[in-house]
Amino acid sequence: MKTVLDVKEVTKTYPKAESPSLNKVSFCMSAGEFIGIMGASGSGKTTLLNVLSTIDTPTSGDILINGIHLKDLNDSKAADFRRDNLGFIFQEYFLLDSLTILENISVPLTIMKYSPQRIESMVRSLAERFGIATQLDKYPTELSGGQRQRASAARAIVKQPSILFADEPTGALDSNSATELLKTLKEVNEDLHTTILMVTHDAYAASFANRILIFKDGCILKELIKSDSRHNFYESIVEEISKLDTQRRQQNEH
Ligand SMILES: Nc1ncnc2c1ncn2[C@@H]1O[C@H](COP(=O)(O)OP(=O)(O)OP(=O)(O)O)[C@@H](O)[C@H]1O
Repeated sequence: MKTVLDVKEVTKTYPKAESPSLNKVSFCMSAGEFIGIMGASGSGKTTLLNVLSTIDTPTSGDILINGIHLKDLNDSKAADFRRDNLGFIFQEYFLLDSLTILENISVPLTIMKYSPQRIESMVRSLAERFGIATQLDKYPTELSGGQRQRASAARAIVKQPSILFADEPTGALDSNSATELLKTLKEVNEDLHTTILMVTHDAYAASFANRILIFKDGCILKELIKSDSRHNFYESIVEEISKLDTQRRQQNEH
């Protein structure tokens, strides 16, 4: 399988910080993988996402996406690279309220100068998959939070990014909407081979991934690989996270 992301000994130390927020982190991601990034608050998840997505630069180490060294990109090239290769879903939806849902999802393809017919057919087919096909002529404020988040995910996926970065995508959703979104992300991962890297605190959300990297103090503490059912994977994630919580509590008591 083709390597999409290659992270080599990446360290990030913020100015004036006493210790690094990422400490020699290395891992690879193959095309079509779905990785979950977990870890307690302050373990370095956001810092990792920022350096992987060219929003920030590491202090040392190398990051390659599709063989391209991110350190070779200046600010303007990095912006073009993000636009052309990366997709983002955040806890907030960031839809444009003055555009319809169809227009919102179309934005990346309009920028890429696709023909209107092609744009409409790509958007409609993805909207179908995300269960928002009947909402395309509405404005974001007319949709529920779950529908807005699905529209936001469709907008990120429609341009077929090399990697989709999802930062707590279910954080603001009720449990039904979260499940709907996660199921669709999994489907997109399996059917369209979208490569997904998702940061989450939630073991249930993480169980939709195939591999979990658990961070502690800026390092990868543990890797969990899904071997059978999602339910069993969920149980092992919960077990691992509880173990870490217990250790942390014990350390704090001493
Ligand atoms: N801009 C910054 N300047 C200095 N220190 C920072 C900055 N951003 C993060 N840190 C520090 O880096 C460490 C890792 O932070 P980071 O936000 O990456 O963790 P996180 O795992 O995403 O936490 P959370 O789950 O709370 O979002 C923390 O100790 C944090 O205080």
